[in-house]
Amino acid sequence: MKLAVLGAGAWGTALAIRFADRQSVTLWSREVDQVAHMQKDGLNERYLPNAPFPPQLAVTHSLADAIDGAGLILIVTPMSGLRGTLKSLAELGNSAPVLWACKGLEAGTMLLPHQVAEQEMPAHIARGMLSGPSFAQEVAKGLPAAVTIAASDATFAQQVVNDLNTNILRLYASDDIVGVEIGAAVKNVMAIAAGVADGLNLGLNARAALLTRGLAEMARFCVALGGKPETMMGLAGIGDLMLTATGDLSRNRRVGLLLAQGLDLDGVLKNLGHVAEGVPTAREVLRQAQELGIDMPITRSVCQVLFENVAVSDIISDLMGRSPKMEAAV
Ligand SMILES: NC(=O)C1=CN([C@@H]2O[C@H](COP(=O)(O)OP(=O)(O)OC[C@H]3O[C@@H](n4cnc5c(N)ncnc54)[C@H](O)[C@@H]3O)[C@@H](O)[C@H]2O)C=CC1
Ligand SMILES: O=C(CO)COP(=O)(O)O
Repeated sequence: MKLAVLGAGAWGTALAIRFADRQSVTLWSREVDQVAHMQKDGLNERYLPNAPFPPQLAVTHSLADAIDGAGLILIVTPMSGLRGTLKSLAELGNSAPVLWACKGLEAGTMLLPHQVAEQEMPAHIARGMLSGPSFAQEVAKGLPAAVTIAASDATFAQQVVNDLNTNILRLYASDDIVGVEIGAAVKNVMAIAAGVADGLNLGLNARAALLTRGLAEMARFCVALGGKPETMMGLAGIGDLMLTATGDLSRNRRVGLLLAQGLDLDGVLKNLGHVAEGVPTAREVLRQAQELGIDMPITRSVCQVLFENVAVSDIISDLMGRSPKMEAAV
């Protein structure tokens, strides 16, 4: 089966390299110069240096060429590019199944990726999400990882698993697309919070407490939006939360670490050079939580630091100073 990977950032490039172990893969980027460099160098110097392309990996700037004959399309743009990419696929008359790996809620609409897809894709095309604990650099190196393929149509999810599973990248199927997308989106907000806590040297106890209560926020949000609470116990929930909040390869965690050093948000984002989905997603999660009447104190604190110039030290005393209550995991 030919696979088209749309979006040549760190993650799209890593997935294209990995899946080329077993399939013929075409990697698409909207950036003409970047495509020329990748074709000349045989690697993606800008977004994923030190990861040479295998021979089965082609690179193109033409979306039509990328999807021509593809049995499966994988969208790996940032969340901000998902709608536009789906529109372009519809304009080209695409009928191949689509998976996305974008982690977040759409800025301005609060929509999850599958809700954006409902608006932009013909109803008959199979679709789902790939998510879970997976740093691009490690996957590109061929280190072992496990991720989830989620689709409302469990048969489609299982089919993708059968087609793409390898001994290096192990795939699990799930029918809880809402839960998987919420885990993917909210864990990035929690990773920013963990970066702040670690940047302030609050200690390992504080980080464990923060992540446990962060997981409770993720579960509460998930249940309120119709997802399954047990999904938060899986790869796309606690698995990705653990990785992103504690692993120094995470861009979202780095946002928190840099904020704790006193950089403002603009400075932080310039310093990263990659997307940090937790930043726009934090605002959308908080807005949605307020509409649903759900208490998400850690998300609220992250928003205050990101968008309201509240000092990082103040949010810690705010969080610790709330009235005591019964511990609830959801
Ligand atoms: N890097 C990682 O380890 C992982 C990333 N992800 C998710 O994958 C998505 C992409 O992340 P990365 O590749 O790491 O980002 P990145 O910051 O490394 O690269 C972003 C890429 O997307 C392209 N892009 C930006 N806007 C676009 C648009 N509107 N249309 C088409 N292309 C566009 C940029 O040109 C660039 O090539 C994010 O949602 C991220 O949360 C998920 C799992 C792992
Ligand atoms: O989603 C990721 C790992 O699963 C990558 O996280 P960052 O975007 O924070 O680097």
